[in-house]
Amino acid sequence: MIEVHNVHKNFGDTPILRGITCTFETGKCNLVLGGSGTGKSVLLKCIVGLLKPDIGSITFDGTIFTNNKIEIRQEIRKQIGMLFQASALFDSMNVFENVEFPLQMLTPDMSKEERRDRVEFCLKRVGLENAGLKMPSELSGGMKKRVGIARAIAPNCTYLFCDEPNSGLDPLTSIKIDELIYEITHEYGITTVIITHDMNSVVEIGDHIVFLHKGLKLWDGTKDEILNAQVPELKDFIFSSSLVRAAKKVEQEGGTIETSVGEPIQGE
Ligand SMILES: Nc1ncnc2c1ncn2[C@@H]1O[C@H](COP(=O)(O)OP(=O)(O)OP(=O)(O)O)[C@@H](O)[C@H]1O
Repeated sequence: MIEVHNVHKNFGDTPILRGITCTFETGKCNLVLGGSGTGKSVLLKCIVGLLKPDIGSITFDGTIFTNNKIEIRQEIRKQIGMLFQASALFDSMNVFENVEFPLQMLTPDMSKEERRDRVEFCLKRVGLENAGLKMPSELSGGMKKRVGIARAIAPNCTYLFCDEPNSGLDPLTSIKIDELIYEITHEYGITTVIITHDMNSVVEIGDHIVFLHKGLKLWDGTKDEILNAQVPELKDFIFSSSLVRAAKKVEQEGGTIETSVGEPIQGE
């Protein structure tokens, strides 16, 4: 479990995070939800140590991260996998090498054969077992995200942070990437934190949701609770989603929406 306690962050005189306290549960998809500029990315950067909170603390499974000794912070960092918004693959490396890279950095004692087995396992897990020799320029957006996920989990991460994993993807591919993150989180008991403003993700994979508004946490709960939340700012956010409005209209008219998500992975 990751515990965020009373985190404040200013840039100059501008308060961005104004006392955030929340928890991210083990083995769950924890979503940080909110509109643009509400401080979601700044919170994520504070948690992973890219920014230092002005006040407050972050604890990973009982070990304090903020202001702790460098060795302890490094030990925690080694357990963190990151999936970046634009996937951030190394263009000069093929898919296999991209996934192998963190293993070379973080587990130098691993033999070449062990590394190869681990990379092959991770590529298979994300449905890209035949793509190891492809270059990033040859991949679709969805495939790049899959490589990003394989790279993040390759060193057996305990914590997985995903910054808007659906950005730039069509709705069907977004659902498949969400499903993959959800399955991996539950399969390996990872504490996953996903930054999003996508209501689709909320209803698909939101085990635990933290809603931010103007640097404050206004609500947290599950995907089953969110539609009945009585927080005006959250209601405005939810019902600004055209998908939610359309679903509500169909429901009011007595209809149902049927969906079928296919599984073409390699060509997505
Ligand atoms: N390094 C920085 N220096 C100054 N201001 C910053 C910095 N990083 C972020 N900000 C400001 O902090 C505020 C929150 O930014 P943040 O990126 O966390 O928003 P967000 O909720 O992730 O939004 P989005 O969904 O649009 O990415 C914004 O006003 C942004 O301009």
